[in-house]
Amino acid sequence: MLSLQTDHQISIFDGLKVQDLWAASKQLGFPSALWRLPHTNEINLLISVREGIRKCQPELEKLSPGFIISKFLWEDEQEVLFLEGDIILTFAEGGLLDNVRNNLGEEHSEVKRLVQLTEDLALESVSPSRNELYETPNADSIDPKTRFKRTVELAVAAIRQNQFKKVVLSRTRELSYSDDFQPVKAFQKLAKAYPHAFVSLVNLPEQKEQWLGASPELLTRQNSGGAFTTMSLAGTQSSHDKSGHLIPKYDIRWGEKEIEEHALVSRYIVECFKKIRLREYIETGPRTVLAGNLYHLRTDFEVDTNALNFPELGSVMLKLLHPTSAVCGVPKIPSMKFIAEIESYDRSFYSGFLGPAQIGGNTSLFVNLRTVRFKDGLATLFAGAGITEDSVPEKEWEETELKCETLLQVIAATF
Ligand SMILES: C=C(O[C@@H]1C=C(C(=O)O)C=C[C@H]1O)C(=O)O
Repeated sequence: MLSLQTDHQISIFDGLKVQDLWAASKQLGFPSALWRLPHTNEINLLISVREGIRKCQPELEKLSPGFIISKFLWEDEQEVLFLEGDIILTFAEGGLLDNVRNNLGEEHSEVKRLVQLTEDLALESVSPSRNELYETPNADSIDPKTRFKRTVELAVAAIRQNQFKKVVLSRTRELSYSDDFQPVKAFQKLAKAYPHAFVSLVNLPEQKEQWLGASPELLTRQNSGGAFTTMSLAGTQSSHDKSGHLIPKYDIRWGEKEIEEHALVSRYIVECFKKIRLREYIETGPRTVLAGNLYHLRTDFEVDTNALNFPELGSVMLKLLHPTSAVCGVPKIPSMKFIAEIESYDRSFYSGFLGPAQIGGNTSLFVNLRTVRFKDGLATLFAGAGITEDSVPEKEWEETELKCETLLQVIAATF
């Protein structure tokens, strides 16, 4: 449960639907974010009633309530995008408005404009749209599978030459969508299908992009009770057998490659704690966890920041952790350089981080994985896989296919 700051009184937002509010915010050019935290039913909608998005240092404990989103390429002293939480609405399961935090007041002209447009759009949206995605022809001279497998071969060769131990290589898959495609509907389907994931939709008007995702990976969480949490998530296999049945967790066996790949990420996190001489963490795992159509190996790390009198641990660890070796590699610098040279596109917000900051005293940032960017009629899915010395290119390709399927299985279906 989210801790709520205000009791719900009668408000001008009563009766408004998430999809109409989303459409109105988008039309007005207001940055906005919609999210559902893992293992909760509440849907949160944040609307920044202003043009443009603030940039800030992620000094998490000093922030006002808002939503953070950062690109993969983010270094220590750089700023991240911060969507100011002017209006934060919480909806219970079934879409009923549960809580309103409106910093601007109901008389604010932009708030009134937002509500008016939402009501107008609600009257217009009578015919349910068909949410469909279509394959686009491959414009490249070389097919994506051959290209990706080639990059894996090059990575394995670089590892054998001791350039680095592990690198996470990614690829994109592009689909087109029609004008009436509603990412909010896709968000709602994802939220239902993946209770364990952080499901989010972010509208970035300046970039003219919307990012939808169902991330299984927490980067940092600091809650109002002082608990800091992070996790190592690496090692992947399909959760379903060839006939489409869910394989029970106790039947899952992990190979040496996955165990080593996972251990590299856990070791990386422990090294980050060591850098700040922090020994008082509790490590649990590795365990097998379900993430949609996949199983992963996961180890959790927890620290009581109150006991250590270390309230800024979340900010300190964010800078040390990102990008973890679950999305970049070991060691960080040469693997990052390899990614920049070999991947033929900009990762942008994929494998960056995002999440609500200082809402009810809690900040939860997730790695932006299992994600799709909607821009100019093109839906771009991003998926990566950890490459080690023992990687088999065909298997790594299949892993990225399965990762794309996590979203496609749910959102590509006709409504
Ligand atoms: C890179 C991705 O996922 C990451 C890589 C994993 C792996 O290599 O086994 C598993 C989980 C994530 O940490 C992705 O989903 O794109």
